[in-house]
Formats: sequence, C-alpha cells, structure tokens
Amino acid sequence: MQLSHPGPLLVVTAVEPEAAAVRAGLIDPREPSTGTNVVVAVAGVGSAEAAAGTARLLALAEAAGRPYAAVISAGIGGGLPGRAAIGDTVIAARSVAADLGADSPDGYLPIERLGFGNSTAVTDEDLSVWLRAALPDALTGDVLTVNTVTGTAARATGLAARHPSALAEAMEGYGVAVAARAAGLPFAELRTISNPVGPRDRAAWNLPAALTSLKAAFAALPAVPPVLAPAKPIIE
Ligand SMILES: O=C(O)c1cccc(C(=O)CC[C@H]2O[C@@H](n3cnc4c(=O)[nH]cnc43)[C@H](O)[C@@H]2O)c1
Repeated sequence: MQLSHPGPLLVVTAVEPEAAAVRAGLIDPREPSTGTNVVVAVAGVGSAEAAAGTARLLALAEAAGRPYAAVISAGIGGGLPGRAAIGDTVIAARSVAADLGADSPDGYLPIERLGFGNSTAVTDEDLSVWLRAALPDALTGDVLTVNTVTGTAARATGLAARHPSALAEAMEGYGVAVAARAAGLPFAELRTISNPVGPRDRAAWNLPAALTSLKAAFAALPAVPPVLAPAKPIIE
C-alpha cells in the first residue's frame, strides 16, 4: 500500500515583489519546513499572461509526474470604495472577468449574454474555507479581473453597481482560474489592497501596506491546506 503524494500548492503572482512578499510570509523561522509544499511563481501582469504562465507550469509539472494539487492567484489589488480599504486582505468568493463581453448602446453585455461561456470562476470551497479560517479578519467577496485598471470615478461607480458583491479589482485572477479549471485543480484568489478603485492617482497607491499585508496573510497560513493532505490511501 502506498500513500498518494498530494503534490504542492502553486501560488501565482503577477510581479516579483508580490512573489517575494508571499515567500517571506511562508518562511517561518519557528517551523523551517513551512512552505516546502508550496511553489511561488511569477506569471506576469494581466489575465492572458496569468493564464498562459499558469497553464504552462501546470502542464510541465503534470508531464514530469509531479502535478500540483491546487492553485492560488495572489497579489495586490484595488479596493472598491467603501468595500475594501488599503491594507485589507480579500479572499475571493468568485473571480469575475468584469470586462469580458461587449459594449452596447444599452450598456455592457457580459460574455454569457453573447453565448460564449462564463465570466465567473467560483473558487474552491475547501481552499477558501482554509484561507478564511487562517485569516479571520480578511474580507470575503468577489474579486473582479479587469484588462484595464479603473481610472475614472464613472467606471468605478459602474463596476460597483454591476457587481454588488465585488470588493476589489485586479488583473489576473480569472486567467489563473481558467488554467486551474483546465487542469481540473481547485482554485482560490487572495488580494491585499494597495489603492482605491477610482480616478487614476498613482500617488495614492500604498504598495508597502499591501505587500506587508500579503506577507502577513501567507505567514498566517498553516503549512498544508486540507485539499493537499492525503485524504485516503491509494492501494496499488
Ligand atoms: O512597483 C512596485 O514596487 C510594485 C510592487 C508590487 C506590485 C506592483 C504592481 O504594479 C502590480 C500590478 C498588479 O497590481 C494589481 N492591481 C493593483 N491595483 C489594481 C487596481 O486598482 N486595478 C487593477 N489591478 C490592480 C494587478 O493585478 C496588477 O497585476 C508594483
């Protein structure tokens, strides 16, 4: 009888400073083994880079006979005004492609209305429960994936109205989710807030606050999420 190997957790970020914050959080001096079952990778900014980079990592690992067990999209994000503030941590209930659709004189039409699929990726229940248990102060709600960072009050208001359950926007979650779904793997998204969603003001971005929260979030996670633990022995 052999135990199945659960495989590592893959954490995908857009840029290196986000990956560094995640890695710094995972390294716990009291428990040096923490993090050994987690791989942190940088896939680039935007949904396309995120999807392609994640899919390649998943496929290579599978081909090498060491498949990943689950995928988390992690990084900083913008907080919708009144819903998530700078430094907050947001666990996605759903990762929603908020500009995947068509514009029309009657307003925005999501991809569902065009008959071409689904703009919403529901995150894995077990992974999300694990994240929420470790991060009791985190907010839970939808995280929007956008191709264009919101830069006007009008767009921020429109997004908030169209997505009443959304707390934040970022640029990668949905892409990572699509790659995880293609590989049949559980997916979750975690964002820490660096800036308000609204009129473009780069000076209002507080990267240190968001990266500190990102590090703290991963430092608070227990070593192995239940989805990665061997659930039952495989008899060979
Ligand atoms: O310049 C740096 O030191 C630095 C450190 C960490 C991250 C960055 C980025 O520019 C990350 C881009 C990344 O951030 C997400 N993001 C953050 N705020 C928003 C937003 O309001 N709307 C959409 N995306 C946002 C996004 O996922 C980007 O990939 C720089």
